[in-house]
Amino acid sequence: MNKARIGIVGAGGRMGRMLIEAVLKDAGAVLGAAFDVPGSPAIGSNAGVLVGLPSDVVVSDDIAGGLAQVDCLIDFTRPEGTLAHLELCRQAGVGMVIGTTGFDAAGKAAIAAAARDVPVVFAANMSVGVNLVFKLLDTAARILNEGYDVEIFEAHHRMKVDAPSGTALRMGEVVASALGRDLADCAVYGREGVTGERDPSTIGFATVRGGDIVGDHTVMFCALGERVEISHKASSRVPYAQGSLRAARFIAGRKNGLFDMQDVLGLR
Ligand SMILES: NC(=O)C1=CN([C@@H]2O[C@H](COP(=O)(O)OP(=O)(O)OC[C@H]3O[C@@H](n4cnc5c(N)ncnc54)[C@H](O)[C@@H]3O)[C@@H](O)[C@H]2O)C=CC1
Ligand SMILES: O=C(O)C1=N[C@H](C(=O)O)C[C@H](O)C1
Repeated sequence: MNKARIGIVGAGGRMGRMLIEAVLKDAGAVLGAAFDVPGSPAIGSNAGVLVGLPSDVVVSDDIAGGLAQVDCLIDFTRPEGTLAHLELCRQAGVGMVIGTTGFDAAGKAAIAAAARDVPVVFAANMSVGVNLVFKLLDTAARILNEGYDVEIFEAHHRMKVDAPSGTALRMGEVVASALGRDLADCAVYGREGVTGERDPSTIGFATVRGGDIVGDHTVMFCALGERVEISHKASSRVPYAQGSLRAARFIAGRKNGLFDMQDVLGLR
């Protein structure tokens, strides 16, 4: 069996280094190429040295040139970078696993359009645990569909640049959809001052940033007399990297299509 040749972009980042390590340790995959932005300290480094493992791949900023070495590009960078990489992958016929968060509606539409030509897995959270939580939230919201206020809390490390997290937003979408609401119409992002009483149709978000918190998410269903909380806490980025490799295997051999981790994990 041919090993999947994986490319990683954002190689010098927290997820990039975690992914390099995961690929180098995976018997079914090879690291085909590693990329980062021009000016990144990772450029010119041996990718293995970044994670303390042997490798002959050098981190490059020539993504267009390097795509010939890969079957799937895994991208955990920033929305503007991901969209540029997506166009290169589309031209080269290379599938993508996109973990980047913080896209606006136009960015999401661009991903959906590119997926008509190449296979793409796009998910705000690649961990099995969080994807189970999405299912639990759908069930909880359908049962707790009257008299329960929905509030979503998330906490991440001080380096995170987008808020609320992509995962928290997805949790909000899952709950809103189960309740027959549109998140765009009912989300409340933070509260300050004299807010008035809570509107029961809203879904509230609260964000904490600090230190090295890997990723905490809690959805609260609060009624008079009881409260249900569904939580996930990440203590390592390994589940995100392992999920990404599962996603890369999932799109191998597919011609095109837009998928998420519910598809990859068979949770639909
Ligand atoms: N879907 C999931 O399971 C997860 C998603 N993420 C998301 O992945 C993204 C990256 O997270 P981290 O690795 O913690 O960030 P990081 O800041 O540690 O790494 C980002 C990497 O992308 C590169 N980069 C920055 N701007 C770029 C651009 N315009 N074009 C190309 N490359 C660029 C940086 O040089 C760096 O190597 C974030 O959007 C984060 O929310 C993070 C963890 C899990
Ligand atoms: O930036 C991070 O670290 C994370 N980002 C993703 C998100 O925005 O949901 C996933 C995970 O929570 C870690």
